[in-house]
Amino acid sequence: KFFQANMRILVTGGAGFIGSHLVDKLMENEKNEVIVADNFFTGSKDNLKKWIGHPRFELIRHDVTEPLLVEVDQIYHLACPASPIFYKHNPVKTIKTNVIGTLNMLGLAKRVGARILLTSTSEVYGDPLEHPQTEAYWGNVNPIGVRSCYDEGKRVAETLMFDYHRQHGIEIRIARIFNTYGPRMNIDDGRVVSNFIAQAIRGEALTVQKPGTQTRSFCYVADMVNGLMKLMNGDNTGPINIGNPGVNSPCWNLPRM
Ligand SMILES: O=c1ccn([C@@H]2O[C@H](COP(=O)(O)OP(=O)(O)O[C@H]3OC[C@@H](O)[C@H](O)[C@H]3O)[C@@H](O)[C@H]2O)c(=O)[nH]1
Repeated sequence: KFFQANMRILVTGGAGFIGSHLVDKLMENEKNEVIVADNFFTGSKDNLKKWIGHPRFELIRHDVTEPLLVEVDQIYHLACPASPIFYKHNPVKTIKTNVIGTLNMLGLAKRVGARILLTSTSEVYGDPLEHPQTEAYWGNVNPIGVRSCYDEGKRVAETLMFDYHRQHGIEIRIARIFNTYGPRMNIDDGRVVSNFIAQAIRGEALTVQKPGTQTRSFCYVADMVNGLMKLMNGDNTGPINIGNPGVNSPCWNLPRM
């Protein structure tokens, strides 16, 4: 080895919107070696082009529903389509990604003794009956709706994380991600911020969906990445809301917009 990495980090979904910003930040530290596993369903090599060929960086085309054997110290497990139009496109695949994908990554964490961070979602709160949602709230989730493949998939993923922690002593971290925006969102991502910006630039009407009274907490991608790294390297297991007021994350309650 002609460089001295003291931490090898796997990022699943590292070619995606949040994942690629996380990789940029991790690569800034010369002590880190970063491995990205991505199936490029919604992610793109373009997001990582500045790292391709770098001696501390590796990119693997890999679908997390298949086992992965690598030696790593930390796993940021982000892989899953996150925009409703994409996760509803193939709901069976979405739930497999969340359940089998998380099982595979937990199996890897157990084998190599790595700490693993799951990116869960504000959608675990379902159609919440409390506003704003803190981590103490258990949610109001429809198990058979069109969003369930994602909502329930992430809920099972959280359960698996805690069961591996209790049963096998795996070091786990869970982040509940709120609606995140910033550079490298796909123009056709379908989420409200990119839709409204693209529509405004094209001079089109903004598509406000019914009932029009729904609320969201929005988080800028750089703040999200800081929150994820702080969670991974701190002592709190989570779940922690990032981008929304929470009981477990007093310092990461970013302003509501
Ligand atoms: O063009 C649009 C798009 C969306 N919307 C509305 O804006 C709100 C936000 O919708 P988005 O499609 O941006 O996504 P959501 O907030 O429902 O979920 C998102 O946020 C949390 C993340 O963890 C999830 O991965 C992501 O699905 C919804 O109420 C939706 O109906 C519009 O009014 N117009």
